[in-house]
Amino acid sequence: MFVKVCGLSTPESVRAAVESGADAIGFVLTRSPREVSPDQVRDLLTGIPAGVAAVGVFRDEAAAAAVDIARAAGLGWVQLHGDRTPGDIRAVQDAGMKVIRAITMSAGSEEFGNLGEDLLLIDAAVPGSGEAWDYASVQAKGLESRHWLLAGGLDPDNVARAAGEAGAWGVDVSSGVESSRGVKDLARIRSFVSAARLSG
Ligand SMILES: O=C(O)c1ccccc1NCC(=O)[C@H](O)[C@H](O)COP(=O)(O)O
Repeated sequence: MFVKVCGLSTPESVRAAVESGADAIGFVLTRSPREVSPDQVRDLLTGIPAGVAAVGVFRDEAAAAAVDIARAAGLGWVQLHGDRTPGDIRAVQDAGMKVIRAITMSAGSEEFGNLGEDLLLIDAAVPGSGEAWDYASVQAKGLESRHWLLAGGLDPDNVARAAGEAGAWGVDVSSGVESSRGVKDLARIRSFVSAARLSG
């Protein structure tokens, strides 16, 4: 099970995620209570092993702008929320970065298609809201052969059941490992990664 912990903003939370075995860590570089600057991200990445995917999260920024900001932050991955085209995905990949394309469960069937992204993320209606949804309903979307992440309302107590119901390849969390909006809880980060790992 691939595990991503998102919305990190302190060295302690980055260390907790990496030391507990997260495959990917995410930094919100768009308007949000979790927003960090490219300079902050550069500092937070100091000493992070090369095998950990470091992801910049963007909502409606143009792909080219996301690439510029991610490059300034020293990131190798870009997560794009909002309406995206195959050209957007290619623009990021041509810049030497990998792409997570984020959609919501209510997206149209064409958005569930493969636009060339490295990973697809299927989220709640409002990203980063901690809102749960009917995870089993994604089984109808024909994603069995795809590399995709389940997100939205996951936490250490429900991640194993949710990933099983959805048949998820990987999981992503932010709100469920916080003590209050934007404040990560280190023990919950460790519990989440360990529960997700045990589930598959
Ligand atoms: O976290 C935010 O505030 C945010 C703002 C704008 C776009 C994306 C954002 N977050 C994305 C994520 O953190 C995850 O991909 C995912 O949505 C986490 O959801 P949850 O665990 O329900 O907080």
